[in-house]
Amino acid sequence: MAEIVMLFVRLVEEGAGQQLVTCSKNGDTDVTLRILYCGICHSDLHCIKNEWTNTVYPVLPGHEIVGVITEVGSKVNKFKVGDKAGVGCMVNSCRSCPSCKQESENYCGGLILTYNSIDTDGTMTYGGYSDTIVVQEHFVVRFPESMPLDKGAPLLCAGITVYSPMKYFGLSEPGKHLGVVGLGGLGHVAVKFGKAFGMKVTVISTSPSKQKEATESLGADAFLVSRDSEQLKAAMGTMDGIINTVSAVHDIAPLIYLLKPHGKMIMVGAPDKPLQLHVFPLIMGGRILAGSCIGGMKDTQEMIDFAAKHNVAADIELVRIDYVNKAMERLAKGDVRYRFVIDIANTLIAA
Ligand SMILES: NC(=O)c1ccc[n+]([C@@H]2O[C@H](COP(=O)([O-])OP(=O)(O)OC[C@H]3O[C@@H](n4cnc5c(N)ncnc54)[C@H](O)[C@@H]3O)[C@@H](O)[C@H]2O)c1
Ligand SMILES: [Zn+2]
Ligand SMILES: [Zn+2]
Repeated sequence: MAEIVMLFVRLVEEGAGQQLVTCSKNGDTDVTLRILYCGICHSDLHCIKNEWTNTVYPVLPGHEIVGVITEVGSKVNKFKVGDKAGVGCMVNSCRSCPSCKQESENYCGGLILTYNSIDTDGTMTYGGYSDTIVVQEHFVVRFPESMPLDKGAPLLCAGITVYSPMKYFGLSEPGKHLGVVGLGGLGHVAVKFGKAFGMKVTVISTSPSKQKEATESLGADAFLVSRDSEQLKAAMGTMDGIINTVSAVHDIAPLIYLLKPHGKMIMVGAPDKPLQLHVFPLIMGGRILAGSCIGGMKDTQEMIDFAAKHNVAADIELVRIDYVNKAMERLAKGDVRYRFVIDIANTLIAA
């Protein structure tokens, strides 16, 4: 069960100005979290604007949730009251299909997302721009002691979304060359994981203004301006893999040519419109185009433990809850370095 106990937040578009008050009991295998921080993912923006055409209003986004546990059910054994914990993009799955059995709950046909999903009891799920959430313990991760709660929150979606395909597609090996397209919330975390894995990392971005921060602050080894065909030509055939995080329609053919033979481009960005692709860049060089959706719960725990060990966390701008509409406007323009995180505990006053 993932429901909001109380919410007082203005939302963009049709949800604006609504107050949702729902009550959810903490079941035997559930934990209740008092939410402290919640990141703002570009998926939240796609969803509130109904860009994927599946939004059920009023929608309450937020799937990068960090909080403190205030209640545990009688059968909960992973957590106790007072523990710091995180909730990402999913709150339930069937637990019995082949994907669930292989700890890939993210690919379960019965997956229930943290918000804008129909829960097992037929009610809608509501996300983390709120003060409390009740979640089945299997879908809650332990937050390592050394992980900052605010900067760690974005790892629960942005972090696992890049970590999982890097592991799955063999793009986490030292010495390999990783390209990261789009230097936003997901992209900047991909750079940090790539460096933590000991890889050579090249950022590919439309914004030359990001070059200095990509190489100096985030630790990237190189930077390519994707609109500069000379730069792209010089880097053709050099990359083992590319994580593509771009949120809008763009031309991927020149990016695929950056891959070595048998190199892989993994699409994690989710534009609302179809991309066009001539297949020649794939055929020539036997290159692979794939997609990936968040990651399973075991991998999410592994990711956050790895991140804590290697000092990987997001670069954030901490904002008040009443800044959320402004934050959405700025996110739409790419005006954030690199993730907004809402300071829920100090700025959301429950009615
Ligand atoms: N696959 C998954 O499981 C998963 C999980 C989380 C987010 N997402 C999706 O990933 C995308 C990125 O999310 P984010 O939170 O990092 O967003 P973000 O806004 O922080 O970053 C997106 C980046 O794409 C760049 N960009 C936007 N339009 C572009 C264009 N036309 N050409 C080139 N670059 C462009 C932006 O400058 C920015 O750097 C979104 O579509 C989001 O919905 C997917
Ligand atoms: Zn997300
Ligand atoms: Zn399943």
